[in-house]
Amino acid sequence: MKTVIIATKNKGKAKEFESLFSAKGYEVKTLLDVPDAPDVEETGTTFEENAILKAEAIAHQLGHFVIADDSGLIVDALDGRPGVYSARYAGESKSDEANTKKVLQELEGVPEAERTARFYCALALASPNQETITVSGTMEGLITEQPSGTNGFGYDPVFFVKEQGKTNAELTKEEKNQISHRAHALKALDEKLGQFLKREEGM
Ligand SMILES: O=P(O)(O)OP(=O)(O)OP(=O)(O)OC[C@H]1O[C@@H](n2cnc3c(O)ncnc32)[C@H](O)[C@@H]1O
Ligand SMILES: [Mg+2]
Repeated sequence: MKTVIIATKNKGKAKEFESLFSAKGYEVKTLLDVPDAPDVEETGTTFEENAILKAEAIAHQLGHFVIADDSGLIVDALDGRPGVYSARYAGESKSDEANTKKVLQELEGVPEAERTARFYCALALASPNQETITVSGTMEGLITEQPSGTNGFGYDPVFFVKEQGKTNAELTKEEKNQISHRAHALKALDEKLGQFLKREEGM
């Protein structure tokens, strides 16, 4: 089976990539399988910049092509926060619960119509041999007043998807993987990935 390396240490992302890529006949490895993988500092001001930083650092370290994901939640009533700070919004402990709680607190008293938000995912495909490629995907929703559901990760329990009438954490993995920002980004990467791998094999 072909293997693709995803430069992430996030278990929730890893699970989603495993199921998204198994549908394409790829096995996924992540940095959770690489004990000495460095923590790449996410110093960029955009999701794309951070995805590139992570992908290029790990591709260089492993001497192999990799995909990195930088993603987050953009809340309109919070001027786009937590944005690129989504993972560490409530501090460096990177607690999903604390981050979610902080967003709910900041939105206290904000009416439903103004609780619009979107998830954004930038993917970077990098190799020691080729120019880095980036793509992105989004998913629209509303921030609920309380968490609901136990599937998924991060802000999923407070992210309500109108079309499904459920939060992301109430969707099955399969359902979320049809409509998520990550799935849309991966779709955009699809055509480019084939070309990239062909060039990679020729090198
Ligand atoms: O950098 P890596 O190692 O990939 O892992 P990370 O958790 O630090 O990932 P990011 O820097 O991209 O931060 C993204 C944060 O945005 C949130 N997030 C991203 N995608 C999400 C999703 O599908 N559902 C819920 N929350 C999501 C979640 O809290 C993540 O920690
Ligand atoms: Mg991160």
